[in-house]
Amino acid sequence: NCYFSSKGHHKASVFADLSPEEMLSVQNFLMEQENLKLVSGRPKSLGQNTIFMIELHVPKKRHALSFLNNKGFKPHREARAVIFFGGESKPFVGEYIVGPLPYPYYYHPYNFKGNRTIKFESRPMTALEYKKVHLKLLEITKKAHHILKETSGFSYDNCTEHCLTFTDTAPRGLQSGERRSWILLQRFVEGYFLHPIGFELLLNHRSTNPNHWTVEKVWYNGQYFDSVEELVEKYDRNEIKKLRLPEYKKEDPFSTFIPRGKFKTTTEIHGTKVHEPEGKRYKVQGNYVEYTGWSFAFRVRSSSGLQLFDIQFNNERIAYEVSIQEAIAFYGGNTPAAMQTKFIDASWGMGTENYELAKGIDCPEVATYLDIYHFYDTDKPVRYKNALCIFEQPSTVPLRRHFNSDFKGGYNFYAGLENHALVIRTTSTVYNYDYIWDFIFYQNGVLEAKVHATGYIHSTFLTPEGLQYGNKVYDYVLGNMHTHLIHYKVDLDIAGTQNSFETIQMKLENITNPWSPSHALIQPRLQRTSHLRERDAAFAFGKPLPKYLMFYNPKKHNIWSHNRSYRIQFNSHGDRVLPKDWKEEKGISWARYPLAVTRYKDNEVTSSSLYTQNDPWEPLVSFESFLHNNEKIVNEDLVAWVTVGFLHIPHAEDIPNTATPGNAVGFFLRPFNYFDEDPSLPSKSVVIVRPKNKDISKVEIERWTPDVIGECVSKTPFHYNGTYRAD
Ligand SMILES: Cn1cnc(CC=O)c1
Ligand SMILES: [Ca+2]
Ligand SMILES: [Ca+2]
Ligand SMILES: [Cu+2]
Repeated sequence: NCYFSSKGHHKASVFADLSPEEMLSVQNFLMEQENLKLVSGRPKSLGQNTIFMIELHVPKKRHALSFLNNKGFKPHREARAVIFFGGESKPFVGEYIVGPLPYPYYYHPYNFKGNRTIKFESRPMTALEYKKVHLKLLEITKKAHHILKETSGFSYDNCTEHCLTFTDTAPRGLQSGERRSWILLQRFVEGYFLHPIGFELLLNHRSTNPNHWTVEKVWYNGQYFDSVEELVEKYDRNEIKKLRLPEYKKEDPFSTFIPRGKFKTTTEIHGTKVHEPEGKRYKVQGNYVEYTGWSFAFRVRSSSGLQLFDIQFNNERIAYEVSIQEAIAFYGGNTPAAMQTKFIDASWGMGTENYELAKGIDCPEVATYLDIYHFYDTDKPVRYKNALCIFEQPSTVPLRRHFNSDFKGGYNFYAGLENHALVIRTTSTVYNYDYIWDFIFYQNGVLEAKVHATGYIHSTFLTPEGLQYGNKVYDYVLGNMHTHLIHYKVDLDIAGTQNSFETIQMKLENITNPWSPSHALIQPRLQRTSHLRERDAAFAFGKPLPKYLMFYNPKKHNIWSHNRSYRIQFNSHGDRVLPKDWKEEKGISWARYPLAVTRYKDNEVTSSSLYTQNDPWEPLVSFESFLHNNEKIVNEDLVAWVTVGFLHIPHAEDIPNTATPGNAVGFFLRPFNYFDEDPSLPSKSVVIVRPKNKDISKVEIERWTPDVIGECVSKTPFHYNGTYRAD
């Protein structure tokens, strides 16, 4: 009873991101609302009312489910719009629900829990604000031109070839309502993230009028000053430690990808490739995907990125939603910018930073590449070309195999099944870092969520004390230690929405050996623990997390009378980043728990928000509040909130980039008595070989795919054009 329309899948379309046309119709509708006093076109001033973001507002779960389950109408299509009211006497941010699409006629405020207003200071940065910061830095650095030039050979103002650039850090202050950022200067060369020059400043940019912005502190070569003027005076009077960085040599490629050195065995031909000898074995229809037993819908949120919905295996829903919620990197260091850096990336538009994927490098050549549209810090929808890819990958290790020896130099049979899996992938380049986001669907009902970290490390100027916070990775450059944590929402619906949660551990029992009572016997036995309330199922970092974390339907059983269950299995070495309730920690209270299980709530949609980075102290969305009522979680609609991550102590091999091997974390959702047997059994890729008539020189091959496989990968040369703004 589902059908495909030309644009996609009828059911999955409730989760489809807004089309550019829909974004424009929301924009036009809002522009017509005189009371919003919106400026048209790109804003010129921070003191104007502007639309910052327009994206899909996902319908409430019960409405979507009743439509998906053929019990109700298709919910209205609605948009969520974020408006910066910079033009008001007390500026603020407003969020609105606009609908119905494609021809909206209503809008109403979107209320966060507690009807909190959104502080203007907590808003994400925009291109306009960065432009104003740049202009301010020109003004500021003009006064210190000679210091910058003598220090680095580069300058910020009045430069042509030898220019400086900057990285701003966050949070922007020490308490709610502030907007003052530590900014560090770097030589603007390829890989500038690795070129700090030992100059940092604290810019207060809270006012909507940049003329009121002030420099509150300057840090130069390990010394603090209250103003640029103080630095200049003391520098000119030779009262401070001056820094003379070695001259920048263009030929020194350390921060670039240019190959150097030699392998023992090196060749200049292509490596192994993914190839589809007989075509694709998966189906993509709009935002709907089918592969083996699997089907799901997807979208990409502008804040946090990939979101999967209605994940089914053999037409049974396993999860309503599996999605990325947040990614953070909290740093330690000795310079003020380093010690201030606690990046919370959804506020940096992590979901929009999915730039063009390179065929054959970021995804296989044969992958399906899809465009994504975002309306984020713009005045028109922006197309992110080839920003999402879907492909089937061979894992090169069998899904299962057995060689059945006859222990006489021969065999009774050999059988094996290739392990193919479907991958849906986007990337987020959040300034220096590149995250590669994968959801991987295996044929045996296992779903893996995985993130690889790569890209440039966030480095700062090396001071002697700096080595307590990382490693020297180049002359004057410290790779600062930090912890990456990623948060996922996993709304499993195991055989329906009424689920319970238990953990299973191994306990050693010491019993009398029944067949030799004079002996004791120690063996493992199962220890099951039911977790009845949210607090019992919030596992804090620092305590061992039980190995078997089971979500099950207490009323549904497999053929062997076991509860139909799915298990979450971690692949993570994440740990706590700050003490509980410590200032910024309030903004990331989800990061207290590798796993927390809550009862589903319509108003607990996300664990973070666009506003966490710039106001982590009084966060608009506080995950901890989801647990406050400590609800019963027995036979209820449950949501698992999963935190994975790793401690990153940068080292020489992070130059030029952090490499993906060893830097991947995530989790598996694995069936556990959910099926009656391995659900990959329908796969026709299995091969069984038997000796023919017991004659070991002859074989009988039983297979269900063609005997001969085709050839070739691609005949077109590599092409790429990372431009994504047409203007
Ligand atoms: C500037 N910035 C914000 N987030 C990042 C990546 C993570 O460290 C960089
Ligand atoms: Ca609750
Ligand atoms: Ca659920
Ligand atoms: Cu890192």
